[in-house]
Amino acid sequence: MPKRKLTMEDLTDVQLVGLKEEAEKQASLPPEHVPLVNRKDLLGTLEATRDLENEPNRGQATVIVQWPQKYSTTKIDDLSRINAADLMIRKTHKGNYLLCRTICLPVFDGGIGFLLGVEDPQGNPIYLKIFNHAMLLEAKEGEINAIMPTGTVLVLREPSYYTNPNPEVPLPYIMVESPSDVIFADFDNPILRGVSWKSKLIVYPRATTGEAWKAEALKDFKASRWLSSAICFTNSIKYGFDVQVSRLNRAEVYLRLGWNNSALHDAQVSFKSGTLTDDLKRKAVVRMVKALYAMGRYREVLETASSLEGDKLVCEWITRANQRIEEQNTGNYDWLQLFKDGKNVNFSPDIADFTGPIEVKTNSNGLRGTYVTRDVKVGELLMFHKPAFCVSLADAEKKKGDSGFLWTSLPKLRASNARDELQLYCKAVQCIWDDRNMYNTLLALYGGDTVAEPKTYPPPFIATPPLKHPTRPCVDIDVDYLQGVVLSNSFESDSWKGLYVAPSLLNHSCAPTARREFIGNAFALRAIQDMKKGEELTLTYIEPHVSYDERRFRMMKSWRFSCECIVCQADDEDGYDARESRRALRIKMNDIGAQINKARDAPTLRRLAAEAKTTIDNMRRTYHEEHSKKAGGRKYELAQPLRHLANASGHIGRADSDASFIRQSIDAKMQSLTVYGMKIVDKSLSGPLPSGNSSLPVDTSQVTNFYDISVVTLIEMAHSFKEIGDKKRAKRWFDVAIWMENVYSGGGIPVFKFRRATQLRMLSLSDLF
Ligand SMILES: C[S@@+](CC[C@H](N)C(=O)[O-])C[C@H]1O[C@@H](n2cnc3c(N)ncnc32)[C@H](O)[C@@H]1O
Repeated sequence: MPKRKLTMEDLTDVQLVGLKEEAEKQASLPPEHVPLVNRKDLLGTLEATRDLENEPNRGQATVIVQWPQKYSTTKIDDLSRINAADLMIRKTHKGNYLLCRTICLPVFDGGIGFLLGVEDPQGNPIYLKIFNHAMLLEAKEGEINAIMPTGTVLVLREPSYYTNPNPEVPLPYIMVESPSDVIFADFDNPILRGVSWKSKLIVYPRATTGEAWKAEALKDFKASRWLSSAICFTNSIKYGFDVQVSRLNRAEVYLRLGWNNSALHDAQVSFKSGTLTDDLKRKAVVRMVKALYAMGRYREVLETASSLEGDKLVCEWITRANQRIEEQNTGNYDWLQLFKDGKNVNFSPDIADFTGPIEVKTNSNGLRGTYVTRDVKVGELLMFHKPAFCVSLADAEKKKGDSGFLWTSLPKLRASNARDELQLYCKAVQCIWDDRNMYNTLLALYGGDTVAEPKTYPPPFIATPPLKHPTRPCVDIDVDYLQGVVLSNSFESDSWKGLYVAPSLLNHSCAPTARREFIGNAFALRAIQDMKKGEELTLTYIEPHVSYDERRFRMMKSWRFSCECIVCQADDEDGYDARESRRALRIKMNDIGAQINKARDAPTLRRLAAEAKTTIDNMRRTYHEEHSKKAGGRKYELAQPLRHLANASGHIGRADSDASFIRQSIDAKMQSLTVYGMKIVDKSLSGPLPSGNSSLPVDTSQVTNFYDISVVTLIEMAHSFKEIGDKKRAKRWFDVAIWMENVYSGGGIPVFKFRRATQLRMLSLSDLF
């Protein structure tokens, strides 16, 4: 950790610096024409890469995201056609499109792209790389060949042409970075009028009747190849075969793809066509209901379902929609059941999103964040949200490609670690494909320091028309921004990584006012202190018990800002040298702690306890006098050492049956809670309890940000008091544990019993309820 102010060099992955220089050198050169690509060379290069596809241990694939990633916003009707001979390297061909068709099957590049040989109508070959096309990257094994067989006609909007600086792969190539820049041109696309193809390419024979397309669609559906199935149903509709049934089937495929808006539209159109049998009509209603439910439009679920009130399946949807409406209005959930189900790592709760009294505002320093709109009590639920999109980390691991894959973002000069981040980006694209509102919402989130400022949040609602074609997203996708949003805003739990819209507007503080908790993949946020109207809701982006310098480094590297919270300010004022000695003492304490865990005999434990005490005293001296006052008592780095000391004292007390050591152990634990920021009003360890005072011995207007360890410590304290026969204090501190668990989870004693079952059983504390 450098002592001086952090610079970009400190934060940069060394390997990227050279790449950046090379990219900048290329960008400074003027565009130029280069010889056309030779067809044999191109196909040879692709075949060689294809051969690598199945090779295990192909080595680490480092994918360089260019600077900046481009996307076109010009309508195809306003672009004019160019051919291979018009292409210039180092140029984005503004105002132009390139019409081409594939001359081979796509090759997966092991990372974020597909490599292709294409030709223009003159028969001139071009090397094409399609990057970031989430829908292709998400396609099932083999599906990609069905979507892009040889002869697939593509229109590339405002293509960019590059040369590869690597002399071993000298072929120039077009690189498409945004999926909205590739248009799959169907047989009926007006752009193909009057176009003839010079070369005699043997193209993959495709179905030529609606019936055959429908058969293909059903085959794909059975194999869970959703995108391919949707394309085939679209063709069956275009050929006029069994149109309403194909549409109804496509609605089901769209539901699987999460394209609920288009699913709803298809089901509605087919329902209203008047050509469906009663059975198919029922299917249409169920699909409409499913789409509305998935979009959170619960009242419309009730309206739509009312047409089939007697139907058992529809009744279930009515019950579910009513439950969701109740949750949305009240914030009441069955917490015990949720926590029980949450034990399953793949749990994705069926809940309605709840948003408490909060608003998004920009403060006087220009920092946008989330604020409470009325006074709020500690423990109040402020958000309970499903992810807008997420990936299960186990699934991300399983995805195809190299194990050592790195998704390297040159503009941001940081390497993402990154199969899960790439997967999440793919989900983002899938999610916005059919939903302009979600796209606008993502554009209103922070996208990092290398892209434009975010748009105003929340964006005004606009209705999205249904998809014109499954391969064509409803918006022009700004990939650079979208990737920035995914990198800057995603939250990760033990088993999920996801993007949550409202939680993305929460800023960081090492002394936060709120705490998040994942229940399955749902994000719950509760106040951890009483708050006045207008106060900011903050949470910790990283575990803040690490040293100030480490926190500062991590925040800078990942989020590019310096935290100025009360803890950071106080730590900063301690000075670098004091913090360095603290760090050294903490390392020493870790060693002492490890010895305490191993020690069996009382003399050794006494020696270690004395050493721990001295070391902790020395650590205390590294904090300046005003530190406690400034940081509300928070000295996070002392907490673990104090627990080590508590352990040593507890072992001695038990070995020697000496209650005074047990009390010392309780005292150290109280101190460990205090340095986490908890305010203890009755620190007494013996004697009569303060008279007439039945309230809890802590300030109940706040809890620490360290949920698990705090509740565990309180239960241990209750147990220790019980050990020395002080049943009253045992009960009192046990009640603090129950109160605190309830603040964090909202589930009262049942959730406390469920979540603490193991500890309660081991310590036999059931008599304290
Ligand atoms: C998830 S966003 C939080 C919301 C963001 N402020 C916005 O306007 O959308 C994360 C980014 O917010 C900014 N941020 C968060 N906490 C901050 C803090 N304590 N001080 C300064 N900037 C902060 C940083 O730019 C960080 O990369």
